[in-house]
Amino acid sequence: MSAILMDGKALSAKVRGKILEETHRLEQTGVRPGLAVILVGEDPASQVYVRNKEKACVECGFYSEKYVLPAETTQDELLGLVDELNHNERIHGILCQLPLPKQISEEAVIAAIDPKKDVDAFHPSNVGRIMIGDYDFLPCTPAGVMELLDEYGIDPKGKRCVVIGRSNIVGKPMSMLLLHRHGTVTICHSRTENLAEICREADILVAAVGRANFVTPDMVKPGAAVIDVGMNRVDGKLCGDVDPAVAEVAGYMTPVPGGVGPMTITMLMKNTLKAAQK
Ligand SMILES: Nc1nc2c(c(=O)[nH]1)N[C@@H](CN(C=O)c1ccc(C(=O)N[C@@H](CCC(=O)O)C(=O)O)cc1)CN2
Repeated sequence: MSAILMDGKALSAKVRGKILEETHRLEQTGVRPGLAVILVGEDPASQVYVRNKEKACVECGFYSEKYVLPAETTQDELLGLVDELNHNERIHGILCQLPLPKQISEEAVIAAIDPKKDVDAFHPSNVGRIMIGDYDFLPCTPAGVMELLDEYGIDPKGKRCVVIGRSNIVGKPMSMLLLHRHGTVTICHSRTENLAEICREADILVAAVGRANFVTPDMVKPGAAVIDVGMNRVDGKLCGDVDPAVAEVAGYMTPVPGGVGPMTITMLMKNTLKAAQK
């Protein structure tokens, strides 16, 4: 068997086209979606992601502002900028690229963003709203995974779903979105016993571990949909959390690059459009 590759690049292009149409419609009412992106420090991967977010804004017809701050920026300085942006009427969405330098508390910065402009959906009030299923914004990576599943006709309803990883950004919200769609969800992590056995039960397996090639073919049920959220660099080369050999067992699989990554940025655009429409 060779898995069908779930093309996040193609789906992104399609969704961004629809967002551009919506942007034009919104502009008729005098509103142009605006996104502010803050980057602190010089992490090379973050620089790439921020550049890609700027490009996505252009593709979607958005107004954007980029703030690049030095690595030694203090928390108060960053909070000051967030406060300014909270009050800037041209800006509907604010995001601070993670990770932040050690002297800055990510929690404090996230909590300072106006929840109505929190297009990453990381603010505690937005996280709480996702838990109860009454939300405006979905976190971008899990939302991108759900769009990919829908595009390929993979319905979580009644299916065994296993998420490896319990981060606030991916693992926890991912589990919640699958649960909202009536999946039977198990969250696994570094202390999980019999991990391979649990993974082998999954019809939908999401790997968000942060370890290159962690999911091997023996951990996958034949025909399963395997979603790779990993973004690891090994000898300068980008690779996911899923061993490419899994393609011989899985029914569907997301590639890295070109799978979930591009969808993450497209979902950010979708959230920004929604913030502007509100
Ligand atoms: N404020 C945020 N910080 C971070 C987030 C986030 O959603 N909000 N997620 C990640 C990084 N990230 C977005 O910011 C992100 C990672 C990867 C990609 C992507 O398109 N990857 C490409 C490959 C790109 C490359 O060559 O390096 C792919 O998979 O095809 C997009 C966004 C942590 N920080």
